[in-house]
Amino acid sequence: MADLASRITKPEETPAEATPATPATEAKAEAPVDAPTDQNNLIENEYEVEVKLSDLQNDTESPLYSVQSFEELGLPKPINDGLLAMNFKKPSKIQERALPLMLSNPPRNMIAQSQSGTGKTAAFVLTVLSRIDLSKSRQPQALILAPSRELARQIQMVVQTIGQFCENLVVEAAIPGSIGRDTGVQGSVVVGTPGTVIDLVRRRALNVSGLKVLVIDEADNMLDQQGLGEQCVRVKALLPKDIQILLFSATFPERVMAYAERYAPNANQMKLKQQDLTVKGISQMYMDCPDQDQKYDILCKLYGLMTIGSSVIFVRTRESATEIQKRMEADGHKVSALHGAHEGASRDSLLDDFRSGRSKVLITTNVLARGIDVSSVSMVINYDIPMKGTSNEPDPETYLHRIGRTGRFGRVGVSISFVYDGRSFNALSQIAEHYGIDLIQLSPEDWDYTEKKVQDVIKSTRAKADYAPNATSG
Ligand SMILES: Nc1ncnc2c1ncn2[C@@H]1O[C@H](COP(=O)(O)OP(=O)(O)OP(=O)(O)O)[C@@H](O)[C@H]1O
Repeated sequence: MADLASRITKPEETPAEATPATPATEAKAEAPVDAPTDQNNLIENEYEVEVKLSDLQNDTESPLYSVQSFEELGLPKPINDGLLAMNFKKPSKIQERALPLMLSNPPRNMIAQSQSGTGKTAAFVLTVLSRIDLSKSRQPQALILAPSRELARQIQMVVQTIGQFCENLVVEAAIPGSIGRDTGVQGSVVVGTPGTVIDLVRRRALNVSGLKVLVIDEADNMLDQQGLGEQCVRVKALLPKDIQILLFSATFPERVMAYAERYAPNANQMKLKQQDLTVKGISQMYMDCPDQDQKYDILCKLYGLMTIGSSVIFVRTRESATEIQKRMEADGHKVSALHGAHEGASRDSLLDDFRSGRSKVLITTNVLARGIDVSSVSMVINYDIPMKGTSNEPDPETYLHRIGRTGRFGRVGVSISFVYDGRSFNALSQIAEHYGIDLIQLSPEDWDYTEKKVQDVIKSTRAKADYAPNATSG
């Protein structure tokens, strides 16, 4: 079993600039992590080194690297206009490489892997928008499946935003409560969760006969037989046989990959090497807590000390999410908790509040571990180390997706995983070993160091980026 001690970086060995591996992330900057940036004007501050997103996109090692512009990819003008409106200047690697393969004719299936926050959504949305016939705007032609209502809504928003100049484009969500009993699904693009989609097809409220593209986002999770796999098989059985299938995720563990290849036969594939899975801009740390009882106090202390942008705290159960929320609120912190026990509308408004910055701290379960894109998130806390079910087995994929809620598209962020006993320590060690990553140790005995460490990392590694406005907010 791996020993976390062999994977940690001792405080004194960790210069603030040591974390990033690419030159592009070695910049020093003072601005807060969620400050707006301007692509033409470097932000003025006391540090002299500046990095812009364009630098990352010229760094061949970066997942944001590309050779071409969107124009050179030959997309229809209304789509290019949409990208321009979003301030997307150049494609990321996955966008540049996967798009020509997905758009070639006859259509071929695709299994595509790329790190969290590298623009997979736009990659499949551009394909969907290029494939649909807008003169048949009320006929469902593309179906996009996601594991949660939040992610489905977010993707719906991305389709609408990139497609804002595509005349007659109608995008509908197929999530619990979104489609009235009497009205069928009318959109040419349908974004939904598998259970609701099956229900709609059964009730003849969703006509699937004209579907040309099926996208499954977070595909390893969606096809996993322990989870939503069975539902996705049932959806596929209802669809036209020659439909183009596109599977996307940041992780494709081997046991799911073989299955994915059967689900999307003869697919073109873009896979990452194990050592390339983690995002360089995320500084991964862990907090060595003396025991479970002190975890909560340490969490509060952390929040008391840090002036962080937005942050997400991941816990194992709904009950602990609610309990931590209550305790933090009683201690004067303003936090929100979102989990599966809340009904749909309140989940939507909680996430909208978090996206807009009205609430800055979100306590949640694995329901939001995947896909959610809120660019201002600068810190992720694994209050509980992710485990597979109730077993003693750590869940490296969920770890990667959780920490990937920060460090989106060239931004930097910090993740802090709490360990307090042999089990949590071993679980985190195995996750670190799995990805070959070094974790920086934080100690509750040394708050000065902890505060400095977190703030330094954020400042010193902040990549100055000409970020697009967060297309999915609201
Ligand atoms: N070419 C681009 N230029 C600038 N910003 C982009 C570009 N492509 C995507 N983005 C932005 O990058 C952010 C992350 O994109 P996205 O949510 O698609 O990541 P992802 O790869 O799907 O991540 P995850 O694995 O977490 O689901 C979004 O805010 C998106 O608007």
